[in-house]
Amino acid sequence: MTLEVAGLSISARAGGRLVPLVQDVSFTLGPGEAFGLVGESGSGKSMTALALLGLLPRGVRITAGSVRLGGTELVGAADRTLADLRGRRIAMVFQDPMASLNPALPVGAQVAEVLRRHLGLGRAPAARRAVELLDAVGIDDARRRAREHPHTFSGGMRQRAMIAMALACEPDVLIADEPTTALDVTIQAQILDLLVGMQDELGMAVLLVTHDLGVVAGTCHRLAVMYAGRLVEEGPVGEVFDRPLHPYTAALLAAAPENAMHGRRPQALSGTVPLPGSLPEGCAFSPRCPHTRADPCDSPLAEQPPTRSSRRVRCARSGELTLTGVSR
Ligand SMILES: Nc1ncnc2c1ncn2[C@@H]1O[C@H](COP(=O)(O)OP(=O)(O)OP(=O)(O)O)[C@@H](O)[C@H]1O
Repeated sequence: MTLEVAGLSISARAGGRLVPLVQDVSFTLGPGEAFGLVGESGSGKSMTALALLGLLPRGVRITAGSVRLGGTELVGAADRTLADLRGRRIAMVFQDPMASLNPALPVGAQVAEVLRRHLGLGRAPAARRAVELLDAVGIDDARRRAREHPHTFSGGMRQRAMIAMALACEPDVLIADEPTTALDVTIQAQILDLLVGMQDELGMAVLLVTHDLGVVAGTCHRLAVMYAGRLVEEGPVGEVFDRPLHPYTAALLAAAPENAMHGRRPQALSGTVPLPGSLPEGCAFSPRCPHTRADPCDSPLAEQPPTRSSRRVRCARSGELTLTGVSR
């Protein structure tokens, strides 16, 4: 089932006016595809992910665009329709599993509840299937652990339990927002391996939201880079890493710790993402960009035509720049 996001814009209401947080974001996630959404903190990744599920916080809303899942429009859909799709067709894993797990209920009962609600399984089959799922995501002694409460689980184990819950209904699309950021490096790698393995097995599409290009390198087929609420570049992971077309992508790659493996010292990216509501007139990255020229960078720019069918970039100078990437 394909997820198509077209012209998505999101704004927050602040002091009587609407402040744009995300502007004109479009991408397509095909069945079985792993797609990375990358950018620094504050670039709008989480808002984009939450909007896909109809879970934007209070005071934040979609102002334009469309989100279609297998042809069904989700923008403006009734709460009931969205609630039914969440969990069954499209599921989400967050950075902090405790925010999604109920501290008062045994973990197995929580997974079983999803199965009962969405698939209509009876009490005993749901409990059995919950244990199978906990086992499948690598929780040892799953039958016993299913009866325990989330606080007895380590961070990595809670994340596994949440993945089991997300996968319970074999969703077509899994949205994972910084699923490993809170975990230490070894556990991170285990959780990512688990996600990739499950994705292969179930043929699910995965949208992986992360600030970490290293995470995308090992897991995703394609990626989109987000800056100040807009997508600035999109393409297959290998191509983008080898030859980035946007200076922001090149800067993120140069800053990645993985550079050390290639004998290069990571180059920290100076400055921060501009705040919503105070974006510069032209390209939002231009104040931090080493390639900025008043003309054309100060004039409002539209999406550039793709250089190759699989690539998109939003940089007025991309045609004249040759940027350095990293080989994976
Ligand atoms: N509830 C809210 N109301 C208004 N603005 C918000 C709200 N939540 C976040 N924002 C703003 O929206 C912008 C985008 O935030 P978002 O969380 O999507 O970024 P992000 O790229 O996911 O960063 P992070 O990795 O830190 O979550 C930020 O400027 C943030 O301050």
